[in-house]
Amino acid sequence: MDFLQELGIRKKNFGAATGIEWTETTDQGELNIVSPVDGRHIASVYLASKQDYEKVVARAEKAFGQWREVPAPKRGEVVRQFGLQLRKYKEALGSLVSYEMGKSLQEGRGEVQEMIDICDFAVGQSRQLYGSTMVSEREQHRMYDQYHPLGVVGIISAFNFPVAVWSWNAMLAAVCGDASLWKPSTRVPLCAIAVQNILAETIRRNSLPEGLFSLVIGRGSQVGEMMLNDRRLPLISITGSTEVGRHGARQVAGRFGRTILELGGNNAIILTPDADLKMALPAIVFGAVGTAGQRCTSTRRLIIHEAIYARVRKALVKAYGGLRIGNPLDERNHVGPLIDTGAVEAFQQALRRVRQEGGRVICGGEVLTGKGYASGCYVRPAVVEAENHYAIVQEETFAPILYLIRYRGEVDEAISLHNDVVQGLSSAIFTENLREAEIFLSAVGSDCGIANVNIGTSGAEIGGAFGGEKETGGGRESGSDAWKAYMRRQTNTINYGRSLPLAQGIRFDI
Ligand SMILES: NC(=O)c1ccc[n+]([C@@H]2O[C@H](COP(=O)([O-])OP(=O)(O)OC[C@H]3O[C@@H](n4cnc5c(N)ncnc54)[C@H](O)[C@@H]3O)[C@@H](O)[C@H]2O)c1
Repeated sequence: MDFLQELGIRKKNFGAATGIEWTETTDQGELNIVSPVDGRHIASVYLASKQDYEKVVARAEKAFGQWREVPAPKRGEVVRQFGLQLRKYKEALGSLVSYEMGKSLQEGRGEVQEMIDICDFAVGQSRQLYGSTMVSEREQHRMYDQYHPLGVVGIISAFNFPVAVWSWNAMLAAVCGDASLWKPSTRVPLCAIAVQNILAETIRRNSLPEGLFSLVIGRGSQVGEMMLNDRRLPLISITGSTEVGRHGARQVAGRFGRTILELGGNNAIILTPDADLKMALPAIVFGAVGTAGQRCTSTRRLIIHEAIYARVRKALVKAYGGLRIGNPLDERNHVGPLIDTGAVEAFQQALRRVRQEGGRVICGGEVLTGKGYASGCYVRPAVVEAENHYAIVQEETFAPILYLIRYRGEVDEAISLHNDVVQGLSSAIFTENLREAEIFLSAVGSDCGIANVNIGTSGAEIGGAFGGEKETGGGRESGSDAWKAYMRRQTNTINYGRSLPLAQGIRFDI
């Protein structure tokens, strides 16, 4: 495991950093990080204390005070250099993502590539923090809006994207003039420590203030709660389950803070009779089994027209039969492990529930044992015939279960099944029929934040705004104008005349 050394991961690691400096608390207990790949202990991490948290936030506030005055293109230059560092460590960090979280090495590398891409994007953005100029109704007045840095941004991230989600937030926050404070998932803290170590060289070379990029490793119920209730953090970006997001949104709203919520999905692909099945099949299988079904954009429901149902079902069973399940660092394997044995239990429980509701598991569903599966986290992805209204189908089970759902009439019927869930993240239709595609994308079509034609649900480019509607939370991150969430908007009106006309023509003579 040379990559551990290359990334500065020790046997025991401290859990809080303000940049280059780490706090050395050891009395709060430690997290023992075990790889889902082989069940081996990788390293441990000391949990941060309340005092550590206080120290980090105080440094972050101070750093923000300095950083907001640095011209945005110069802030972009720092992000550019960090992107170069990431390129150097892509292979090592991609391997750690794969080993600590369990996704395939390809996807681990892909995640680091996503970090590099958002750095490049943020560099460009640093010269484009535009406001608008409006015409004033009053003579000799000028009106415009501008965007100012916001403060210290709290980033709470999920286990399944241990590094990319932080960069989507932190790199945009940095060019916007904000400091950031990251609480990663306690299931994948080593990836966060590695990122902090990679950052160190850029921090050193540019003499950046301590506190600009901070890390606090602790439980959601402790460090997470402190962040939610901390008025010094004007924005909290939460990526995680709808349950955590619902709670977080309430807490932060209670102090009139802002949130970006990136929560659970229940994503579907519609296959109409006009679908090109050669294209659709790999998109469906990758979407359903990639990252072992643990992406927020994983394909969970397949809504198939009855005219092609039997053909699709048969092709899927065949494709699933050929899936290679095993060590994700071996590039020949398609599917790695689930994150832990709790996730395996949730997978089995979901299959029990769907059977009770009348569903039929047509392939997969087993927990794998024996050589190569010692961690107990490997399962065979399942395909299940089900109906959309089943309670279990309405939920997000974070595991590789694909529900096949049949529709009979026009595309409207498929869309109404598609939208009939509480989540609204990613969606797709496969069709060669222009009418069907346009209806799917129209105001009466998909109600999700992401809607694709002839592309699966899983995997997005950083250039677009990423996020979803309904119980997915409504947040947007990454590309397009998502940067605006990290800044405060101010409307300015300047009177360059010699009189004081009031708006709406109101007269007030003294
Ligand atoms: N929409 C998206 O962009 C997106 C992306 C990735 C993952 N997700 C979702 O994340 C979930 C899987 O990730 P997970 O199992 O790590 O999610 P989770 O909700 O268990 O944890 C997410 C984060 O919240 C923290 N947390 C837990 N309790 C908290 C509290 N009381 N206060 C503050 N923070 C708290 C956790 O420590 C972790 O860092 C899935 O539902 C998935 O769909 C969504």
